[in-house]
Amino acid sequence: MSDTVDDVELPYEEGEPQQEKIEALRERLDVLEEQNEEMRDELLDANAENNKYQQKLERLTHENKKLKQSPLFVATVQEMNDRGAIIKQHGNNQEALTEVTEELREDLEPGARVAVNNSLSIVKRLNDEADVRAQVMQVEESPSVGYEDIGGLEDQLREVRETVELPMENPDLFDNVGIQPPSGVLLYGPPGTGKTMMAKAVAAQTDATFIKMAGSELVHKFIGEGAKLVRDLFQVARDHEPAVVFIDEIDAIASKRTDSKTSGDAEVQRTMMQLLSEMDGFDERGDIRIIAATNRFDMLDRAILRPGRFDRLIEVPKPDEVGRTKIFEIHTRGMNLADDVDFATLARESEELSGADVKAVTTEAGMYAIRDDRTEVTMSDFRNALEKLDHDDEPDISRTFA
Ligand SMILES: Nc1ncnc2c1ncn2[C@@H]1O[C@H](COP(=O)(O)OP(=O)(O)OP(=O)(O)O)[C@@H](O)[C@H]1O
Repeated sequence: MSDTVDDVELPYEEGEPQQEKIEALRERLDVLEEQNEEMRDELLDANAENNKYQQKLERLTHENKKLKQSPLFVATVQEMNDRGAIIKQHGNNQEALTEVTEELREDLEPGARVAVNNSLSIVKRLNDEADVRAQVMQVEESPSVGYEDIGGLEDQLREVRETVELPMENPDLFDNVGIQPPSGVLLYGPPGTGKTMMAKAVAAQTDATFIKMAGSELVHKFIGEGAKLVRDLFQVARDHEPAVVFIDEIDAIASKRTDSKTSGDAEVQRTMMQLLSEMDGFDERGDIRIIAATNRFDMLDRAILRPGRFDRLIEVPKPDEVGRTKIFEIHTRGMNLADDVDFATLARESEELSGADVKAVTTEAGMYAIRDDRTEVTMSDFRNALEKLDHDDEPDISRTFA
């Protein structure tokens, strides 16, 4: 089509009579009007179509968001073919052929870990296993916690050292007498009482790698992978011998069986079975020791407490007055204290506090001095800190422990 009127080819010859020229122009005008009408109709149709697609897009985006929000299961791609991907779901090992979108197809290859929804459609590709491991396991070559950093808990520490440290440092002692050293130690008691510290200190003492895994992360964050991660945990321990494996919140994987048969429970069961079988199949004299911890001893499945598994159960209570005095001393080692600070008195006034609470009081006392522009921390700073902790709106978890 031409852009300017000058370019338009006229529907008549120059020499034609005026009347015929007018007629020809009128005819041309009719045709153009008709074409214009048609084009307007087409434009309207296109607009309507556009609206329809826009709505569809919104619906799909919403659907997509919903799919990503509902619980997803983990699977591994076994094979890619023209019809889609063959995936194997973790946990139940169920295999399925599922369609994949063109976008996802580029991102997938056999061995890739994917998240699938209830109808086993792939929703997204997941990070590599190494990343997951790193998120669930904390590996410390030789932690910087010593026995001298732990206040009170002398009896507990002696028992932990006997069961964990002795077999690692003097395996011959057990060989000579002909007994198997206890394989695992279970520490139980309120939060913040030094369970993790003890496990770290014993790893440091024996120059062992400290490998920590939290039970709750295992079952809540990585659905379908619990059993595999437990297997990985022990493999990492074997690769890092000597090692102390610390399983925190073991109640999350080893709680009493509930009656409900939800898939979540089945998953937890599988994780626990894997843990039991790893512990049973363990070479007791290997350089790997297991320490587990729980705040909910009452919830534990008895299976985990059978001899040969965690056969030393050690209660780690809140510190008594003497223990609190020591913990105050430990956590103020680097502090600039005024002469009036008296830990025995503070310990008397801080009944019911856990080790972690005492530590919090020392930090808070330091904050009072800073706010006051002082470099020396006084007895009244500690008293203020104690009072603040007492009245804090935040519920103190260690005190809600039944
Ligand atoms: N007996 C203690 N001596 C010195 N410090 C302690 C003691 N108990 C707790 N703490 C302090 O509290 C912090 C938390 O303690 P820790 O992580 O060992 O507690 P936990 O019993 O493992 O708690 P949770 O059950 O919450 O994991 C420690 O890093 C330490 O600073």
